[in-house]
Amino acid sequence: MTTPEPHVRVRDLRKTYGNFVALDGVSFDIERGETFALLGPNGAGKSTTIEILEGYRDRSSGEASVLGVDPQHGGLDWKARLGIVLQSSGESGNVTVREQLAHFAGFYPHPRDVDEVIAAVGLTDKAKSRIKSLSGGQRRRVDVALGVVGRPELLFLDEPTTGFDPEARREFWELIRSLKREGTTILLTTHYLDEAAQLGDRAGVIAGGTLIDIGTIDEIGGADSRIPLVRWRDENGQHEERTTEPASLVARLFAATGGEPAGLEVRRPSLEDVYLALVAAHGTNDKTMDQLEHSL
Ligand SMILES: Nc1ncnc2c1ncn2[C@@H]1O[C@H](COP(=O)(O)OP(=O)(O)OP(=O)(O)O)[C@@H](O)[C@H]1O
Repeated sequence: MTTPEPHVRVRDLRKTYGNFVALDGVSFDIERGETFALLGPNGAGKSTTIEILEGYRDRSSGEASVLGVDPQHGGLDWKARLGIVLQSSGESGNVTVREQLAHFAGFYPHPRDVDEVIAAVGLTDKAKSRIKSLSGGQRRRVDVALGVVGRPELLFLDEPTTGFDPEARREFWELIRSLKREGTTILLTTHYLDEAAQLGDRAGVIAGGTLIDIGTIDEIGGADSRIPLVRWRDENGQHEERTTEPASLVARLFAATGGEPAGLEVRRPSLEDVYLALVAAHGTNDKTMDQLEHSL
């Protein structure tokens, strides 16, 4: 049996703007049906990568294949298989939410039901409202609806939940889970690490134009970075210990103090903790400053 070709394949991708190196040899695959989270600080190169894959930007060198096609040469048939939610949208029109979605749905061969999509993004009450009258978060939901209405095989989500209230973000996660269940491949960029942990099967961390780590959400940062931390206080002050067996340590502390130690806390590092340590260790800002000085 042959393994199906990945939906996204990137090899040694480079992008320069004048002297500035925005992407410096990035390689990764995204398998069919997988949700891949591309993480990284501001200016790391996430949008540049995603826009090259969407066919909106040309690469300087390297290889890229999206649904088996070089994005620099993707035609309308190829575009119709993609769903795109850009980082910032121009959706501020004079038409209603429903009109706009129905119009977009008409571009695709097998669109989703417009009213179901409106309900899935929580805009049923606003279906007949003009887009320009919506709040920022509601407009962002329209962007997401427009990205999924064409029933894409591959969905690009560039910071999709910026401006969403916490409840809307959770509703959005449910929508993405249902798309995942249907087999949609998803490339997500987000600064919300809990969002990446909730939705991502794998993640790549990009900093200063280089992929500094890649793996399943649990693998990012390596096993050592996930070792739990136990904190407590006693008459000698505050203590903390990292241990792979927090339950044994807590049991020992209970035995020694004859009850629960003061300020007892057992914390497993979150993806956000691990990510912040990774990016700090990489010293992204230094590299960016070096590049800036070089280009001045
Ligand atoms: N058209 C351009 N001309 C010059 N430099 C650019 C251009 N577009 C992007 N850059 C630079 O390339 C780098 C990567 O930008 P990119 O938008 O890909 O970052 P990002 O990871 O998406 O950041 P953010 O999280 O802020 O959206 C940045 O330093 C940015 O200033």
